[in-house]
Amino acid sequence: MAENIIRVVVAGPRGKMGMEAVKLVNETDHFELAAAVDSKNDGIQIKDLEGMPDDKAPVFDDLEKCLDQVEADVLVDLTTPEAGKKHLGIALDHGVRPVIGTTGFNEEEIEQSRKKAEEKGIGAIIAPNFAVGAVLMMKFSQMAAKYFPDVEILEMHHDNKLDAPSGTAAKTAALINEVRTPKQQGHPDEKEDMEGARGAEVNGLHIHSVRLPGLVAHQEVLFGGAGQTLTIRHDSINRQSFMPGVRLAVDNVVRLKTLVYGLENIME
Ligand SMILES: NC(=O)C1=CN([C@@H]2O[C@H](COP(=O)(O)OP(=O)(O)OC[C@H]3O[C@@H](n4cnc5c(N)ncnc54)[C@H](OP(=O)(O)O)[C@@H]3O)[C@@H](O)[C@H]2O)C=CC1
Ligand SMILES: O=C(O)C1=N[C@H](C(=O)O)C[C@H](O)C1
Repeated sequence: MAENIIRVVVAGPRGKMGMEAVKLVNETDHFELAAAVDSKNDGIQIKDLEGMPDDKAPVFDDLEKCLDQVEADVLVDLTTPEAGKKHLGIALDHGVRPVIGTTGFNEEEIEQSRKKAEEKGIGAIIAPNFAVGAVLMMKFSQMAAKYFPDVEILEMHHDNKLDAPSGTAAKTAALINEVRTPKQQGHPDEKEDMEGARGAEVNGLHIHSVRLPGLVAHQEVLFGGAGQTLTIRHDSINRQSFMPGVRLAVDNVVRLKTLVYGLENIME
């Protein structure tokens, strides 16, 4: 790695998150945009894409091709669940540290990639949510679940989202289930008169997904106890909310030697 400068490849630069990430890299003194990977453009420069900063970094239509030609330290992936999974493997194979914001990974995929990162001796971060407030919401929910084992998760997103439930909801459920006394939520004899009415289920914990125009990224974790309820809620009202977390992840992934799942593991 060039001393102090972190060379970053951004995959998905025309997307809502990718655009912000390109700006972040461009505006951060010790980051350098090594290249971008965009499925629809090849052989141009980043400045040729609409709304992009005046930066000469090359654009490739394929990550493998990009990493064969460009020296890079970190890949920031903000694409689709399908492309993100592929890109995670390609980056690790090339010894480039992945920071994956793309959601939709299951436990087995995360474990396999952790093994690969450790074999390569490099860091990798999968962050279901880069917003610091969302990470706190997840941690607070984990704290509350020790005292309130009755809990359901309601996640609400814009209607262009491809995966459900959200990565944040899946991660919240995993954190809660680390401490919660196992419990099947709801009445033991309950039945759905309409399929899906009770949402998805992870170890008895239910997750409900809402998709509507006008929303960005929102989650409520609802706890119930005798005579009281507790609601822990986080709202991202724009994509800038995620950028301090992206910066933190890029700065940290270069010192790691394993895969870290969740920003809470690198926040002080
Ligand atoms: N971890 C976090 O904090 C956050 C994560 N996300 C996640 O990030 C991802 C992107 O979100 P968002 O920006 O809203 O989505 P968008 O749909 O706005 O952007 C996705 C971009 O990825 C591009 N893309 C798709 N396939 C490839 C590929 N193979 N190579 C390069 N680019 C590709 C798309 O271009 P085209 O379709 O033209 O190919 C598109 O420009 C999602 O998985 C979302 O869940 C979102 C917000 C926060
Ligand atoms: O697709 C999105 O927009 C988001 N995806 C992530 C998720 O699935 O949790 C993070 C955030 O909620 C926005």
